[in-house]
Amino acid sequence: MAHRGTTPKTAQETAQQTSSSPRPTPEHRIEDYALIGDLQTAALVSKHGSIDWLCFPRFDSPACFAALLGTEDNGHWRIAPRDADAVSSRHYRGDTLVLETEWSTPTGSVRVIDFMPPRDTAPDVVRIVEGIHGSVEMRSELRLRFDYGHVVPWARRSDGQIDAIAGPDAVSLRSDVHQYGRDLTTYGDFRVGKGDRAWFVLTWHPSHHPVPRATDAIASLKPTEDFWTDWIGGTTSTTELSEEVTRSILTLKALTYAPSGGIVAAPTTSLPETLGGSRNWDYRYCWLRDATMTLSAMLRAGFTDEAEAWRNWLLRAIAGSPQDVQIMYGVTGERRLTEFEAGWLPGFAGSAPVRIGNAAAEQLQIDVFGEVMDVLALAREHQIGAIEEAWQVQRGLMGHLEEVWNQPDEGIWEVRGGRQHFTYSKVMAWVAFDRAARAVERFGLSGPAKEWRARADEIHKEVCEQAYDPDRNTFTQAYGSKALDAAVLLIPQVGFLPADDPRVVGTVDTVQRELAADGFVRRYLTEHTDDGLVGDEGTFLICSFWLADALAMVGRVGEARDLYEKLVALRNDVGLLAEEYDVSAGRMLGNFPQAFSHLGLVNTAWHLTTAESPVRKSAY
Ligand SMILES: OC[C@H]1O[C@H](O[C@H]2O[C@H](CO)[C@@H](O)[C@H](O)[C@H]2O)[C@H](O)[C@@H](O)[C@@H]1O
Repeated sequence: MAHRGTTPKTAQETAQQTSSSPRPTPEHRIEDYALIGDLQTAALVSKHGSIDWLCFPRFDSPACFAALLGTEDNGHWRIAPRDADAVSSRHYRGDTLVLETEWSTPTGSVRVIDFMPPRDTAPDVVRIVEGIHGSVEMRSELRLRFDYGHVVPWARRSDGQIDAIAGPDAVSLRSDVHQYGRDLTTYGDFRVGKGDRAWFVLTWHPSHHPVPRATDAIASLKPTEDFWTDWIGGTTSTTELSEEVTRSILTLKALTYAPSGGIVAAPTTSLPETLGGSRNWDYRYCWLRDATMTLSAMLRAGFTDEAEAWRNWLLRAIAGSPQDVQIMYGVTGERRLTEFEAGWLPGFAGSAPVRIGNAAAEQLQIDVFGEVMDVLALAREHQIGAIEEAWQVQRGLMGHLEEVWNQPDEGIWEVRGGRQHFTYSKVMAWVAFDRAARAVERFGLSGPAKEWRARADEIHKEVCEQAYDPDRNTFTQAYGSKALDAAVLLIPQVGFLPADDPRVVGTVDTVQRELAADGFVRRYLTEHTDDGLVGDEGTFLICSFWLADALAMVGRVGEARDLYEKLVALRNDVGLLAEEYDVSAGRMLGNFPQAFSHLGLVNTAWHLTTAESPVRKSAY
């Protein structure tokens, strides 16, 4: 049992918002964070013991802790030793999303266990503190700031719990540690000796609903662990998954919105692509591209239920006129994702603006047709049901693609500098027509296979004529352009050309030579591609995984393995990757953790296994 702290004079938090924390704000590093989640939303916990990002009740809801994109006054919840020199280390408990942070101090050590139980009615964050040895003075510091870090709630104590309310949001804190209010912050001071345990549960509910029943913190730990362990144990893969693949798959699963099957690209907004820069975007939405690639990775790793759930999400999201199909949606299929700037948030390490919503939702990105047709073909091969229903939707999409495939678009990188005839978009239009024709030829589905095949051939010819630079023996970013683009590394992977085609071999060499920095790959050079944005960006991790895939496919397996190992080594202490990596600063950049990077890791591991084991070659 934890020892209680001093009794407060009042539970009402009424003072100034200028409260300073007992410790200086540590330097912000993206890799300092770990992820916990309940398959509807997620939180980021820093190695300093602070939850600095949490959106209740969904991934894309307004954050009640937004210190990640500002200061502690934008909302955070830290539980840590009061000794500012305490040292932490952390890990997930086995193959779960239950995080353990262990703290050592001169007087003793404690562990803090953080998790979000799989949701029943209300979302909870549970934090359990356990004494390991000696005795440690601890503090819980809870600063709730609704609506992305600027609305200070009205907080009151009732029956020993703290209830905070403002506008549509209400949050209750229950704990066996006494809580007191000061400076618009709720504190709990306690001492933990060996074998002692203290617990905290933070629960959200709509402010017009009654406070939900209390979750038993201690009792919810085991079912949460079992949930994750059982889920990862359900793989149908006959090959044992490595530690890094397992962690990546768990992370991808944590990015799925279980009620609908939607998959978000990342749980954060506006983690910068350059420190101090303005390339800051909201990734808490479902891109058809990112989700289809995630599913291919999951299917390869032996997880099929998510593919079925997402396919059903897709059928609902894009239902209606095919010409209204969007490249991204909200987690239950919302179409209006209006982008705005949250001017009150200074941004991660001063990287402004912080953006909420994403204007890319209104872009034309032709590659998504190919990605959707490709993953649905893969789903068919895995005998995922409702094939006919899906096929009707696919035919609608193909009808629309017939109208738009030859238009310039914003492309895979969602440029804001004007449309072009992007090579990757055209290659993926070829994929769409090819997979459609194959569905008829191989699976007996109905459709104009001959016309689709003819269109695929026409696009293939056009790409080879207009997107290939014979002087440099490379495919380029767009028709007639000299700029390079890492996306063309996917040409052999999607079957557009065989890996031993000299144009593919040349492209791999050129990309490696011109887009790599310290072995990692940029998606393009910002000085050669007008993306409509200012500033530079880091190397893109998925592009680096694509280079490893391409190297393996062209037979340079040793180099591919080396690059894979180098990428795996970039993961933070709990196995997570952001979108980008800054080679000169040696730190991660961009939203975190990012589905793209983790699915890239899973796919490259799979390519390497296939390339290194001739027995498995035929399995693909
Ligand atoms: O580079 C500008 C664009 O950056 C973001 O897009 C990137 O993230 C997407 C989600 O992972 C991914 O699908 C896309 O390929 C990436 O370029 C941002 O979402 C865009 O609004 C922005 O224009």
